[in-house]
Amino acid sequence: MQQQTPPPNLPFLKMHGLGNDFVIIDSRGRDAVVTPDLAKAIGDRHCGVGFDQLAEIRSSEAADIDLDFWNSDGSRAGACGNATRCVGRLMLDELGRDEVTIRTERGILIARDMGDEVSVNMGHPQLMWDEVPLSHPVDTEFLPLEGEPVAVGMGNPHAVFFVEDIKAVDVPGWGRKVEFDPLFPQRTNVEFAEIRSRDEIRMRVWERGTGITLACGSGACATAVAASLRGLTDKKVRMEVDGGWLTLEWRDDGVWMTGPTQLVFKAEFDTSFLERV
Ligand SMILES: N[C@@H](CCC[C@H](N)C(=O)O)C(=O)O
Repeated sequence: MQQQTPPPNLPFLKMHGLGNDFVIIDSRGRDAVVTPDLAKAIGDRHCGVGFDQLAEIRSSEAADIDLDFWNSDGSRAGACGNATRCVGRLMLDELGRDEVTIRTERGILIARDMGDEVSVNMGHPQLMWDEVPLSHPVDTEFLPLEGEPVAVGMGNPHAVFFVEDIKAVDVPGWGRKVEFDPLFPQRTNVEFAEIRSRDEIRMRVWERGTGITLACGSGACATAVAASLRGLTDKKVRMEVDGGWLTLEWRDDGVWMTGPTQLVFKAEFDTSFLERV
């Protein structure tokens, strides 16, 4: 990918989906400007803006836009469901359509206007060990780790643990340990899920490269898939995360996720901040 120095007073937007918060930079019509160092500097909640993920919009030949994701530690993420819904909302409004296409590392995703909410088809889950990816062949439905999580790829890796009482789970302690387990060569996102009924799940997440977040869209998709694979729920569920509610449906054409989005503010970076990175 071609990269250029950010222009002076680079504009950006702050959005969130259920408290999963994002800085969005629109680089359409120029080369990408985000580097690992810039993502880290902007992601600093004290000296930068702070975000769970940074999304950079770029011109696309294959879809309405291309979209790249960065975690707050400066690492890249192949998928980010909630940022895709947020940017989907921007594009739906800008183009005045009820459906837009967004190309991510995951492939071309569809975002659909649902009135107050946005739905995204996050694609088919990746259920083979090398697709997740894992470091060696194992049964992805019962990983050989304490708690036997399910491994699901959604364009990024997830390990989903089913627990009796989510309030009793040490999410940062357990999450960090699993994120760095050698079974996951690219590290992993970690979800803890309590099944409330065949159509309702409570989920908390530890995100790779970021830590605890109030919601994780790809993690919600992975959790819905894992619960259905284990026969614990139907294919359509409501999921309560720390920041609110999502609806997930595993259909023949992929996993659809629906929920709210919010634009918080539009601003620009001071040039002196950009120059110090
Ligand atoms: N918040 C996201 C997931 C972000 C990416 C993740 N931390 C990773 O490194 O894979 C979502 O809404 O999906």
